[in-house]
Amino acid sequence: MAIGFIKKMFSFGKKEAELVEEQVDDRVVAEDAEAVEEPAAAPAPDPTEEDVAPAPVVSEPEQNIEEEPQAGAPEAIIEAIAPQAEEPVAEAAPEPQPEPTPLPAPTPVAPAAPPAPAATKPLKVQVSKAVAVKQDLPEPVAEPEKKLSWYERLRQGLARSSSNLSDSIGGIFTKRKLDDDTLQELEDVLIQADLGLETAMRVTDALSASRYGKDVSTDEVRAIMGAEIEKVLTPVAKPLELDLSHKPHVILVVGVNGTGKTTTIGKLAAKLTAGGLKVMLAAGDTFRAAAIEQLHIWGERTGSPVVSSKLGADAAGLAYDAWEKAKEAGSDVLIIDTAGRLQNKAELMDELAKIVRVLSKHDAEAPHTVLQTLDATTGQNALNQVEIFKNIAGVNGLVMTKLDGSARGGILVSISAKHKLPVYFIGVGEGIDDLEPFAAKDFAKAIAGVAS
Ligand SMILES: Nc1nc2c(ncn2[C@@H]2O[C@H](COP(=O)(O)OP(=O)(O)OP(=O)(O)O)[C@@H](O)[C@H]2O)c(=O)[nH]1
Repeated sequence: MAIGFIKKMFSFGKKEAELVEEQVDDRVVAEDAEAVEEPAAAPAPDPTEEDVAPAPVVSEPEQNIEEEPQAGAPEAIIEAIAPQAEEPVAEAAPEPQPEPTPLPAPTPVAPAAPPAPAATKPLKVQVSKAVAVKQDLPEPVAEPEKKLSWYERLRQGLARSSSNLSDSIGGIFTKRKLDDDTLQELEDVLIQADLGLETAMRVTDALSASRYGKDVSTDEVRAIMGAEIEKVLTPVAKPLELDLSHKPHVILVVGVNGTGKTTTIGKLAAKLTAGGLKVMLAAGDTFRAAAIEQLHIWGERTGSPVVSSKLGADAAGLAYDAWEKAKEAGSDVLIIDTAGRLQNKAELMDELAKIVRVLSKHDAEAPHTVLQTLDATTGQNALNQVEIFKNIAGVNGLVMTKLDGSARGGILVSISAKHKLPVYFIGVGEGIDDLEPFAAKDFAKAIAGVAS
């Protein structure tokens, strides 16, 4: 269906999200067990005719997820993309529209966007950047020490790798002109920094084109490196778009153990609920009790009901049932957590493929978004992780986490050059707000150690 889109901004309640976070921080996990539990109506038939999963339960958070965003809250993290006024959905799609997919009511703030007719509810939303807290909001009380901005954390996280890189580059060019030997040494250094052969050659080619036979300073090399890295990353720095004509839009989150899947789900759910979407979470990591508990805590913090089952239950069966629960509840988005698995464990990867297969029985295009989390402290192994998860689970977007730590990060450049998968977000901390849209220029500068 060829539909042009216009963008419409919605305000959201970050302040509200902070309040929720405070309430929940005081809560202990045990209280989670007291959450209202709605037993499954009947055990769902196992779609794959394999092990029958115990009936999952939906734990409703205590918080009302449809609360109005508070006035004076910072502006949108969600852009709704509605069909263009001059091309209404009704004309573009002659068949009767089943359920429209309204975004629950945050305040539209984009003056440029003409109001969409009632029949043209947003079909896509873009999950983008949270803007800074407005000036007139009171200063947060009792904040012990000033939290670094996400960009400062990113730079700090990548500081060690970028300064190692600078030292190596400095070592090559001290009192030497740019010639074939220095170019080869530079290429080796860039490859060791995980940037990959393709990008390393881009840098050396660009440098050689303008400086061959001349003296070169480390700053010049860093500037060219930053510019070339940015060129590789710009095509993959895309905002996450959710197609809400699928209700629920299913997001499956996959990756190696400990790469930040559950935490990223929590942060993403916070963005979506704050933007007015109805989100349901599914605890598809049925291996670890702690993972199920952790997801329940994120459910409470973000006002999202959580579908979970017994430890050891069949994860594909749970995903299948969770889709039904989300459908019944009218959720806009269902986010499914999965157990961490090493990409070389065939049996576990088969289980992931089964989750994908089973979801497609409900909706041929589900899961619509398959996000893979990558730990920024990982080196070359991450290339292989993406290769295999992409083949088996159909990964169509990446999130790089832990960029606030002692990150390497260079591998994301290699992955982008090779796989060209969109990179939607970066994780820069463990907090609910520490998920930032991926910005190619900022990342390139931080890796190259170019002053901002
Ligand atoms: N510093 C930092 N820590 C993070 C970030 N994202 C996740 N973590 C931490 O990394 C650890 C693992 O995160 P999880 O979300 O449990 O990872 P997971 O992939 O769900 O783990 P498994 O279920 O064991 O596979 C936790 O301690 C998180 O708080 C991040 O962006 N920055």
